[in-house]
Amino acid sequence: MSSRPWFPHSGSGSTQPPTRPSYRPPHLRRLPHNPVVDTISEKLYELKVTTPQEEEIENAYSETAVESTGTDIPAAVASFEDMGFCTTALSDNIRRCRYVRPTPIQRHAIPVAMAGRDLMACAQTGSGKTAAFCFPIISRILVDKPQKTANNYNRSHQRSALARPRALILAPTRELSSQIHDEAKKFSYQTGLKVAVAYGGAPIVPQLRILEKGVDILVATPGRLMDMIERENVSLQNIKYLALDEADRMLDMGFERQVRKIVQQMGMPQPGARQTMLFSATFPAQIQRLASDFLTNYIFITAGKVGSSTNLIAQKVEFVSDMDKRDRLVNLLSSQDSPSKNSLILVFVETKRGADSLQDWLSRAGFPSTVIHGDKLQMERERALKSFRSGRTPILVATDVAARGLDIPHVAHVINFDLPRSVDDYVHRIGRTGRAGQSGLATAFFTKRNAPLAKALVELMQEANQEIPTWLDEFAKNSYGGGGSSRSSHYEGSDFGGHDFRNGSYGDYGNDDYSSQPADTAAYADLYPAANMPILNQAGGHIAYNFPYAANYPVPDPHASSSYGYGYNCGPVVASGWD
Ligand SMILES: Nc1ncnc2c1ncn2[C@@H]1O[C@H](COP(=O)(O)OP(=O)(O)OP(=O)(O)O)[C@@H](O)[C@H]1O
Repeated sequence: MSSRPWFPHSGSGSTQPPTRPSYRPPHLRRLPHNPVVDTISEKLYELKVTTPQEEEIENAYSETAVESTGTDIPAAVASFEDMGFCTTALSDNIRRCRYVRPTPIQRHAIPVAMAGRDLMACAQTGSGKTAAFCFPIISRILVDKPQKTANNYNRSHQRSALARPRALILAPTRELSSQIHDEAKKFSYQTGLKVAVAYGGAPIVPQLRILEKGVDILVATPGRLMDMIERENVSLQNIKYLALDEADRMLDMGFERQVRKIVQQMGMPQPGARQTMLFSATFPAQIQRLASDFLTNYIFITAGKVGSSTNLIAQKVEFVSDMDKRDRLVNLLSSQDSPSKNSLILVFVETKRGADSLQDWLSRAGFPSTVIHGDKLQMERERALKSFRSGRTPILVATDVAARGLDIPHVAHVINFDLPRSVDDYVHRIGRTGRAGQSGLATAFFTKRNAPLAKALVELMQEANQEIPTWLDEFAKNSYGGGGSSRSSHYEGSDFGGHDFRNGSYGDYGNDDYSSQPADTAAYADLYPAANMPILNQAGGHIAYNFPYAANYPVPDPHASSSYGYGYNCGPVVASGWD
């Protein structure tokens, strides 16, 4: 739905194969403000749209338990009409999106945000979190007084203008930023608000040219935003609304230092003077603790169990040897309805090299496929996603760069060719299917090397009422920390996987997506009680542990996601302590 063409400015929704000879980032494509074009686009949208039916949404989420904690919690609201949005334009856009009824997280989070309260919200993948933060931002900005400068920028600097957005939405990957940008533009269509995007991998100057025209809502990846702030192209002084999508990832070790700097040291108003909203499908308690620095008197909402997958996804786990994986994949791809436009298949692998190699092999075996990972040029990444979305290549081989947030209609099957290290990453990966009330299938290839994940996987599958193979149960019982909850214990620092992370190809958030900053020591406060924290220096592929107690503590892997030595998710968080 994020890509449907009623909104003429959306750059990522074309169903055409990528035949364009020269690359232009989505936000630079022609933006016709032509009422005739708009009407035609809207008609096309009416014809083409295949949104989930109201009953599907209703059935899918009717049993979702929602828990809110905090003080003076605004009551949930059951319909968009009663949310108190200040403009009919927003309501019209919601209608155009064919959102008939709010999802549970929207019912609970939107009233909280509309009341101006800070918010930490955790809801299952595909359950509509983007709208839950976009709608209140749009509505509340419109109620605020207009900014003094006509276009909320000023030319105080000769070389370029200083943009002063009023809302900032941070996201971890370029593709997700671009998707949120498209969504926010759709939602604010004809409201007069200006929405812009800034992410790395694309030339900065064209992005600045857009910002110079004024921006109300800026969607950005941290790296590119910092660049712009440091170059004095963007000021955060006017930020009144801050949203962190995939907030646990944004405060994970790869990003925390940058995000903290942006939020606390670059002129943004302090908590209390701005409204802050954090959203994710997973929220480890340690990350909640870090995040609480950004919030004031906030309300904590969970829709469904924290970090659990949705019951809409049927999960299967197969025991295979590394050598048999490819054969097994081919069997899988051949045994079901052939991958097609309406039945896309997403295959996750661990490394960039592995992704290239598997995609090449699949293509040669006659399976139309494409590949996305952090070493690809941005142009190639966008092209791959388009080709996948359109069904031209209905198989996408991907690293974790595609694991979070991407909303691609018709992904019917997610295959974890390589399982991730953390169950949180597994939750996000499989969450690319089974979205907005639709059902989906997820298959994982489990090898001996995945033993440390067994316990967490079993817990997760049990929570989602999935059938657990006996052999997996055995692995869970015999694996690390048997008997305890592996979702609150660690398996990092073990001999898991035998990966050498100095090769730089382990884990993948790519260039600007995932900051190459050394691990932020503050994130380890719990695990490393000593004041001296580990400094992981990857220069030249050499790892240095500048930490006197390194021998005594498990060493976190800066490439592995959620790879705190102390665990990645505390399971169904009872929303106390950090709420
Ligand atoms: N109220 C609604 N009615 C129908 N569809 C909706 C509604 N809200 C959102 N959607 C659709 O549901 C899909 C998933 O929404 P979204 O991408 O915001 O999920 P999410 O919770 O952010 O997922 P993730 O955790 O993977 O980032 C989108 O296609 C969106 O357009």
